[in-house]
Amino acid sequence: MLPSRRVLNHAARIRLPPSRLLQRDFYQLYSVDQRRNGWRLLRTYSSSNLPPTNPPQEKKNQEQTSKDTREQPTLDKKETDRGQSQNAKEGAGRDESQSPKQQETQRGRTESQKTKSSKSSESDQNRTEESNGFRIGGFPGGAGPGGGKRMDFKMDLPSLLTSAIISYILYRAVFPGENSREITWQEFRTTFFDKGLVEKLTVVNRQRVKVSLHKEATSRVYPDSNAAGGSLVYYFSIGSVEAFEKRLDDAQRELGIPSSERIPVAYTDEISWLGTFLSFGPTLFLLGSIFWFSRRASSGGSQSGIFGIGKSRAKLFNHETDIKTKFKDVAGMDEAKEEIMEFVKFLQEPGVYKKLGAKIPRGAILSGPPGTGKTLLAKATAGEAQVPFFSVSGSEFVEMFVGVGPSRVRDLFAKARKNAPCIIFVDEIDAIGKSRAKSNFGGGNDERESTLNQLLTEMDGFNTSEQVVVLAGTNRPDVLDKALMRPGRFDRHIAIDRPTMEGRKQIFLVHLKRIVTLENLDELAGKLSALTPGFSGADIANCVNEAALIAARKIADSVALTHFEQAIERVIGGLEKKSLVLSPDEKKTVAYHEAGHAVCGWYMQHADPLLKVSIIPRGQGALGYAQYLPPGDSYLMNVSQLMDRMAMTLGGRVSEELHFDTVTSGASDDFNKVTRMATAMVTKWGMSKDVGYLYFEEDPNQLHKPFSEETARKIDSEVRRLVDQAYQQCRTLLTEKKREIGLVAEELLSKEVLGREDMIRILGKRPFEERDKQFEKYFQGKEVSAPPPPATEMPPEPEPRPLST
Ligand SMILES: Nc1ncnc2c1ncn2[C@@H]1O[C@H](COP(=O)(O)OP(=O)(O)OP(=O)(O)O)[C@@H](O)[C@H]1O
Repeated sequence: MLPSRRVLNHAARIRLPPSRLLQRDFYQLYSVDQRRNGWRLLRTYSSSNLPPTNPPQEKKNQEQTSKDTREQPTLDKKETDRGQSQNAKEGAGRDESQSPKQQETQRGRTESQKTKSSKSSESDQNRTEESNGFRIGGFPGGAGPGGGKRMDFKMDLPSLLTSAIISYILYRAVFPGENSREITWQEFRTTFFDKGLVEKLTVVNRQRVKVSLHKEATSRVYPDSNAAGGSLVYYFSIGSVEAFEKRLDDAQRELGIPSSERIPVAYTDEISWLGTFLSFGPTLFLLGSIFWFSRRASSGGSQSGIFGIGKSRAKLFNHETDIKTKFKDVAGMDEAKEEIMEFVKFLQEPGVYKKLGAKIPRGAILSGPPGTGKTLLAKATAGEAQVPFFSVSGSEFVEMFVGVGPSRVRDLFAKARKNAPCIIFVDEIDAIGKSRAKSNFGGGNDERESTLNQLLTEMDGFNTSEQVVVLAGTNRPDVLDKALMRPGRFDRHIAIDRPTMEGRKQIFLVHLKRIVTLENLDELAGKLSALTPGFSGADIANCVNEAALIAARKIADSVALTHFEQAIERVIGGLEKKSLVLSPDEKKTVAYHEAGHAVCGWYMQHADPLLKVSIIPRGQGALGYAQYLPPGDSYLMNVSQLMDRMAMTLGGRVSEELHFDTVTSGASDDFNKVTRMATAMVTKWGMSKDVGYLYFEEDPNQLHKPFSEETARKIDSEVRRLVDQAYQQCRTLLTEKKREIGLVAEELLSKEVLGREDMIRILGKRPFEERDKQFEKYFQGKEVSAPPPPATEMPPEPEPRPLST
């Protein structure tokens, strides 16, 4: 490769043959060299910031050069121009960012004989730099020295290789080989054929003819051309082979070439590798995509992807790094902790048990409503015992492929044995552990059953020396297969209920420690626990976090009680719907409806007294809500309480009847609740003399009712009687207190929200002693807002609990 000055001089020195064609050929040759050279110069310049020198040229050559330069990519042109202008300044304009020493070195390099080697070493250096960080670009952008930003692109090796290959393919597609040149038949004749330089012709793919030249003769005639060296191949296109042969024959005859010396013609078929590659393109693309997707899927975890389908999806938590949960983080379930402590001791000191010949329980089922801390307790057990913890959900065993479930169970236990001592926690075990007797109507799920069987087998398969404890969580212990619960498998059944008031306080304390608040923690936790009956641990965690978010939104320095109150309202009632604007008439109806509930609650001895009533729409479709003083943790309800509660629930509709000419659809949810309560009283709680002390299960899948037609009629009439009785009770009270309803409703219309203090101001103190002493303790005489009850507008209906089991 030659530096530009030498190429240009060289081009200027050659004696051009008379033929115009040849001139163009050489210009073309020169042009190619120049293009190459320009590229090299660009690299040289960009690597050393040394502009190329512009040699003196003949006018013709100058024209040609400028033409070639126009053909070059813009960047090359810019660089060449810049090189010229900089050269005119005799090096004064060399990049100022370069140190004098570097400039000196560069100058020396350009002028010395070692130009080539120094450039290659420079480009080596460049390459090394690129391969280290793959820095691409970095050209000075502006015209002035150093006048531009350097752009650094980081690329990894595969991307670089791919882009290099694609660029090369595209380049070759656009320039099908810089060492081949297409000529016309006339050019072929005048330049080569008539001069006797043609050695052989090869017809390629019946479309074009490749010209092979006599090297020696060509170099004699064209001493400075690349064509003689064989590095440049000429070819011309033909219409048809027959026409070409005839033309060639005619030409040879014309020149008087004897038939024995005629130019040999060969025929070949060449396959274009680009065409071949492109024809395989779609297939390669498809295979590549499959490979890539499979790699991507499996990169999410070694068990994913099509080949890992039978592998367990259990997540392994390392006790040293991942499990930070300890028993102190689990509040309000002391009995459950005590039960599970035994497993911790077994994992820590198995010898104590073995010495006495005691068999260690294999596992425990933790059952309870959602969010009560079953997973947390299992994690804390692993954290206390300092052992690895495998966590998996029951549903992860179930796949659409047969045999996957059992295979995953096997894999999970195999892994657990390798990591023993450890704990396996299967959440939502009912997904696989459902009773086989109750399997689906019309067939059942064989896959689920075989998964369960495998689980039973694996649990049986432990020997006493294997310290693998299996804990399982479920919200539905009643549907579990009996085989799971037998001794030797899940020997222990630990029920975790929603926390009591004291439990809630402890849980609040655990979570309050994580946020910034200036309140007295103990008192705050007490107040919040009084306001949140029925909350699970997860609800409490959510509520504390929500309060912190509200405080942050208000740019407060610390989380205050009001933030907690808003958070509780939000957790239970949902977001305030500020966008929902009611018409004045609708608003009035809602106000009188809610006032009806409120007055009932205030004057009925066994109903829950009102705490807050609002006509701001909230949550899903509730136009207003009334919130009652939580009755604390009540587990039993008597008939009077139930009747008062039903009457209070009907208070909204009765108030509408008393104050308006017509009634609205707003009470349908109240009727739903009243009907459910009355039905439960009759069919489950033995509170109807006519139906008697019977219990009828409500099962929507049951095709036949478990009672006779006559009993059905009795149930209907008893339910109706109870509801009518509640209605009468409510109507009597509200007719008497019609004025009070008006007062509350009007105040509500003007203020939108009324608190307990407002109610005391309007109606006077409630004529009964408050049932909830705990609440009184925390909120004596103070106005507070407390959570609205869920969508039911009432505290959650307590589950009927047997007095003894
Ligand atoms: N007793 C508790 N003490 C402290 N935090 C608790 C307690 N119970 C629940 N939480 C909080 O609630 C979150 C959710 O609890 P967890 O996932 O253990 O509930 P779960 O009973 O397993 O629920 P699910 O049945 O829906 O799986 C916990 O991460 C924790 O922040």
